[in-house]
Amino acid sequence: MAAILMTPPSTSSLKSTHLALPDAKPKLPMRETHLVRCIHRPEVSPFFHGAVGSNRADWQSTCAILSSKVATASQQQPPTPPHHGADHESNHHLVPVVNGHNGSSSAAATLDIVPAPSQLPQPLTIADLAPAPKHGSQLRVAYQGVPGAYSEAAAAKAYPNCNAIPCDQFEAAFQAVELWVADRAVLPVENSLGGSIHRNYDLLLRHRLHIVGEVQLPVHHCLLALPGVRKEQLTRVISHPQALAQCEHTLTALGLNVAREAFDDTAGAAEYVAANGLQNTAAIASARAAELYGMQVLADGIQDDSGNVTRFVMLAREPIVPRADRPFKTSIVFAAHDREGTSVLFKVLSAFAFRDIGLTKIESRPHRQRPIRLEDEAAHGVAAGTAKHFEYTFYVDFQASLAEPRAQHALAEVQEFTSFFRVLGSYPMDMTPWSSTKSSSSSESQ
Ligand SMILES: O=C(O)C(=O)C[C@]1(C(=O)O)C=C[C@@H](O)C=C1
Repeated sequence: MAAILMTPPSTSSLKSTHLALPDAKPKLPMRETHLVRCIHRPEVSPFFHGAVGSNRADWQSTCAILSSKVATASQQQPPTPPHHGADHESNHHLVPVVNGHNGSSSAAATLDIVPAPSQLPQPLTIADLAPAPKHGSQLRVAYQGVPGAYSEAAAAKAYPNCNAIPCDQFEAAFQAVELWVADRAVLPVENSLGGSIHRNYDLLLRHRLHIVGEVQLPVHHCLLALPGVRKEQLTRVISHPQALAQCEHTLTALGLNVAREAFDDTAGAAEYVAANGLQNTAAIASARAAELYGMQVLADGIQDDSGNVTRFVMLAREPIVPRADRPFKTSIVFAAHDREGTSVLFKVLSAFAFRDIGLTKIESRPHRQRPIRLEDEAAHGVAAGTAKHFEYTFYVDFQASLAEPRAQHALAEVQEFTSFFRVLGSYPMDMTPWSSTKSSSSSESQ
């Protein structure tokens, strides 16, 4: 079976992986956290089942190429010592930096994370295949940002007691799971004030991870400045674009009509102000970020609406088994079949409506392969030129489990109208009260 042939690098062998770290410089002098950095390589790992364009032959030749490169590299280079004095072998909370060589070829970049060769290929063990470590080792959960980011809190809510792994970009979090550096990723997809986080919708499609759960996190923003700084001294507020959007009106109401600048994540913005001693700059971030980076809270609860909630999805290499004994949600993505014309969305939505299945979210993104469709004037029967339509990929979340026949029938019908269709995941809904930080029903049922 193909699944058995898709042998991933084992987690145990990754522990002894030699990672090339020379280019990995922290963005800021103060940052001690080891981020997983994004590497540049083909869209999907050749290691995994279902990878784009992967089949047994592709996979075998890719492995042969990689192993020959690893052998050559290991003959040429002595092992590089870990950066920043980090002991990757002994400290499980320190995460090796997966380094993206600037402008490097994809093969060279991939080499960074290929385990050092042992004498012979190691046989897979049950532990390598287990979806989640149950005892002894902590689940490693990738998130985007640095400690103190809301995504870190979401990872902790989704997987209490996990080992949260900071990543510099969303893409790096996807790759960390695909390459077995992490077991799960927890990534934001939408906020009740700021709307959808489009980048993650696009990445869900480009990668082959499965949604195995969701968490909804109330987001309570603070305005942070260096100790002793007054509001009147500020000429700039920096934060994640979503956080800036969520606090737009409150900032104005506070008299802060100052420059607003985007930063990678909220906690990273706080860290930046602290590390550079910026008296004129405030950051929007969490109270935990204030504690971690020694910042003063100038204003508390500055989000424009007290019910500010961000929804995160939990991602894994394997799907979970859908159940029908608890509230489940299913996420799908599809593109319309040409022959269906503009009525396709109505037809798809009807498939759910007729079965009394509620939709919780619909999102459209430009169709990647064919963003524009030209419609000949003949179609209109007049010489009026060529109509240019934007083509979309639609993402729909509906309230039913894949285990339910009504959902299966609805999806069978949807596939009649679509040229492309994929189930992103069927997973338990987050039913925890927002005041609670403990996860219950949102946690994976495996
Ligand atoms: O910057 C952070 O702290 C994040 O975790 C990212 C993020 C996001 O991407 O929306 C998460 C939650 C908040 O909505 C603001 C920012």
